[in-house]
Amino acid sequence: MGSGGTGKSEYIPLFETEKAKGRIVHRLFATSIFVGIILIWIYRASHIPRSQEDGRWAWIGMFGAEIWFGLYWFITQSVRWSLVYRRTFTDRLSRRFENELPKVDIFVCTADPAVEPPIMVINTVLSVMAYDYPTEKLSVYLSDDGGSELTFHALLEASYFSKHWLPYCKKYKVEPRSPAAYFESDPRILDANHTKDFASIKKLYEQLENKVLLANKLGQIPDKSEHKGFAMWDSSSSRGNHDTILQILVNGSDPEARDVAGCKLPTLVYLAREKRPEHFHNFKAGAMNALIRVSSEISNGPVILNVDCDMYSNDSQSIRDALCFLMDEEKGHEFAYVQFPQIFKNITKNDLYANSMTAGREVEFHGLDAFGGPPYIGSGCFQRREILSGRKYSKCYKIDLKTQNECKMGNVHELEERLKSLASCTYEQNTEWGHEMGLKYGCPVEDVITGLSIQCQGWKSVYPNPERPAFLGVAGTTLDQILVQQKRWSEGDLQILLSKYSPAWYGLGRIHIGLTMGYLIYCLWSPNCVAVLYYSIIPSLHLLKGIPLFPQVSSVWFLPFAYVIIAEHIYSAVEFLLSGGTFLGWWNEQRMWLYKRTSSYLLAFVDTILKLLGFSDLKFVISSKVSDEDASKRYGEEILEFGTTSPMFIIISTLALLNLFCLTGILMKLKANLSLSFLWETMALQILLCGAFIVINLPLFDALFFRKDNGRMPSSVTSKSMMKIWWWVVTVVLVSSLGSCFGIRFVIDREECISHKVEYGATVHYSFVVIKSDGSWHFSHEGVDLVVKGPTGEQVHDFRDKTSEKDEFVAYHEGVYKFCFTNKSPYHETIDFDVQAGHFVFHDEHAKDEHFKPLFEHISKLEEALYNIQFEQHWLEAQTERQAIVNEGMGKRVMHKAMYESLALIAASVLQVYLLRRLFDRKLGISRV
Ligand SMILES: O=c1ccn([C@@H]2O[C@H](COP(=O)(O)OP(=O)(O)O[C@H]3O[C@H](CO)[C@@H](O)[C@H](O)[C@H]3O)[C@@H](O)[C@H]2O)c(=O)[nH]1
Ligand SMILES: [Mn+2]
Repeated sequence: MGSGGTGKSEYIPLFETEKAKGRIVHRLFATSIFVGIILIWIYRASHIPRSQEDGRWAWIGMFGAEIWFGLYWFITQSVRWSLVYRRTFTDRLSRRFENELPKVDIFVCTADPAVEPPIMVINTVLSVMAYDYPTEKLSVYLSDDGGSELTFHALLEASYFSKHWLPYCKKYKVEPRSPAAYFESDPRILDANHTKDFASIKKLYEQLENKVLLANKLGQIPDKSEHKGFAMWDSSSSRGNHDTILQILVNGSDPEARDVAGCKLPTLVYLAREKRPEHFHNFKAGAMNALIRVSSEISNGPVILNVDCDMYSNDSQSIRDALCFLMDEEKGHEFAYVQFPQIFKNITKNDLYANSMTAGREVEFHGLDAFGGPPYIGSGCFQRREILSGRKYSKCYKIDLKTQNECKMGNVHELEERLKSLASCTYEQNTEWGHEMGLKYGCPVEDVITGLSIQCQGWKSVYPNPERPAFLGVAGTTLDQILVQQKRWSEGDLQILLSKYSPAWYGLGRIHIGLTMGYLIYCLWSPNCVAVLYYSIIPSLHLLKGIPLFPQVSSVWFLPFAYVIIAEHIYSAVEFLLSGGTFLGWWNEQRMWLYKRTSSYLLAFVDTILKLLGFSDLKFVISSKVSDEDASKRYGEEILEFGTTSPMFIIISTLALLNLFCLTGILMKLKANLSLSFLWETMALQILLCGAFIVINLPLFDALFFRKDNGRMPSSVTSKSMMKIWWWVVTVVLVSSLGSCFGIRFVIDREECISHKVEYGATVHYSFVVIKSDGSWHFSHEGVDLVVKGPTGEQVHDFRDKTSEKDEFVAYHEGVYKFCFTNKSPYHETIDFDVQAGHFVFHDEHAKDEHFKPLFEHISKLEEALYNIQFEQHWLEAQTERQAIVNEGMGKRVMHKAMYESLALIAASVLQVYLLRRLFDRKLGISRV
């Protein structure tokens, strides 16, 4: 390829596209997984338990979940089918178009000075003002939905500072051009002159920073002479109730607007659109649309860059990179927008909260790019103004970016007054804004739905992912922030699926089928919760009940399960590592995968349904970009941050505890009447699933029981989760296990002794009921005698002439206790006897680590409650039976038996409630450490 001429015949592209290699191997692998999935489905369909068998419905549910997982896996293959990578040639761009470069308008959005500190906002603004681009063609607009004078003040100060900062950046080719990030980066100093300039610019920045931080701290501004808009505020004005404030801080067309080196400054505009309580403002979409209109009258750049206030420009060449796509003569006119990845600066080594969305950034978006381009994800996106404003696609129409449109600004003050109406609350009434024009309204992910609608018109988009990140943002640093953000996204994406622009039907035929599937991955995020919740609850509960839901280890059907599970996990780990992650990072991502799906997605799913029914409004919780010192320290140490009471935490804790409970439950049974090899053979996958659940939740258990810092799980969450478990246990496990007897039943002639080995300190519960007398219709009313003796022969209890009794004692000696029954009647009697001991006492006092004690205490309390309940149930049942037999004699057996049984059931349930209530009352005290 030569350089030079621009003639059609020797067209030299401004960018090149490279296809990923090795896709054939991947496709073969994917096919093998698919075969595995089909086999799993076949197994499920052909092994459904018959209607009398245990676990039939659970099985059918498993089948449903696996159909979902399989289909979902299938759509995720679309974005892995073929990947493309883009490379730009900015040198060619300069050679060809340096004098015809289009104007670029940059929109920065902010919404709340408390969670988006003004100092961060102006660093972003300064970084984009300092792009390596002709300044007279650059305009920067700050939309302040927070209507904050602090933000305004900071911006004004930044505009003064920019007169020094911009020439400094250009002189020393500084990167990055956000001053805060630059000074933090320990910059390289070139020579003595640079040392001097560096010192003075650093001092200036520190002064700026001090001023802004001080104003923030005091909540007021020393000098308000330039604050025209805010000067109009009266006592009724507030951030949610004020007139449009539009102020052109730097007027690029003013010959006087120059930096200290004499170069022109980019235009800088502050806009706080009108806000009134009675008018819904449509969040960021509303702000963007106001910006589109206002800017069209000021600079009207044909290219718009949108960044969030926390995403500073990390590469001064990015505009040129983007223009390489948009200005390419051959393919450029197809592209509506250029979306850079969202990369975050504050990610810890192992990316505790999976903020990087590594697979999405390094794989999926490249896959989408092969099918028509990535979605618009809000920040770091270069758009063509015409298309964003609603221009329809047509093959023959080419937007010529080179055409220069000159805007005469005239008197700035008059202009400001005239344009204010463009940002008023009522301007959009009876217009297509928010529908056919501008960003779409009514969806919490205004960006994605807007991008999709643009792609559905026939436009493409493109995804450059340069080595040096083009933008760097601030990711959430607490679990709550992330889960709330994920809820907004998954809710928004699900709404897209149900909207007019649904990729599933509207998109069909309009966009590539691969792109449709790609969008579906995100649109179906939230419905995922159903299958994942099912998988994290049902198999574990059935493990506890002893009902297998997977094939036995020795069965051939075990193989497809093992293959799919192992291969997919290895695949995702390898993909993650190849995308630059660490192994621990992958592990953290698995945890987040679970937490998002079981909490954020669930709430999003429920909220969407409520919204469909008209019960819920559109919300937008702005992600906080700040956190307190303590919490940031823990974030740096990669310690999960809870600290707040959130319904999401209750859900994830409940699930974790439930699994812990199920696994310990089955292991306890192991001692009693179950062999390990048998358990493993029949329930290996359930054990592994439950075990994996526990292992991945270890940090959560730590936060629930052991941690003492402020980031631990609040005790109210702990106790609420316990209450949830209680509910599960009562309704699912116990009710279903009603009727299973633990005691023994024997017929006694004269005397009968039962021995039971008891450990020191154990509480022994025992009970007996004389069920019936042998042979005749005679029914003994005298009962039997019971003497309980300890290992040394001492008498513990002595009962005479009882038909039923229930008692307990604490074993002060270790050894064999004897329960001796004496029957004085001439008839044989059937006795139902039950004894429970030592199940819930952890003797291991030398389990030194005091951290484990509370956990064991919790488990053993829970267990104790369980056994108590089972014990009580047994007793009640035996009583019922006795009554039934008494009644038999009266000939009303059937009716009465039924009646007594239901009474016993109710009594048992009441008892359960009582016992567990008591248990948790005690627990509340314990967990408040
Ligand atoms: O009423 C509002 C609410 C938010 N914003 C701005 O919107 C941006 C995004 O808000 P943020 O809370 O940071 O949300 P994120 O989830 O981090 O943002 C991602 O997801 C959003 C959609 O949910 C997109 O709008 C963003 O561009 C995208 O980066 C920020 O600059 C806000 O200042 C407004 O201008 N007005
Ligand atoms: Mn953000």
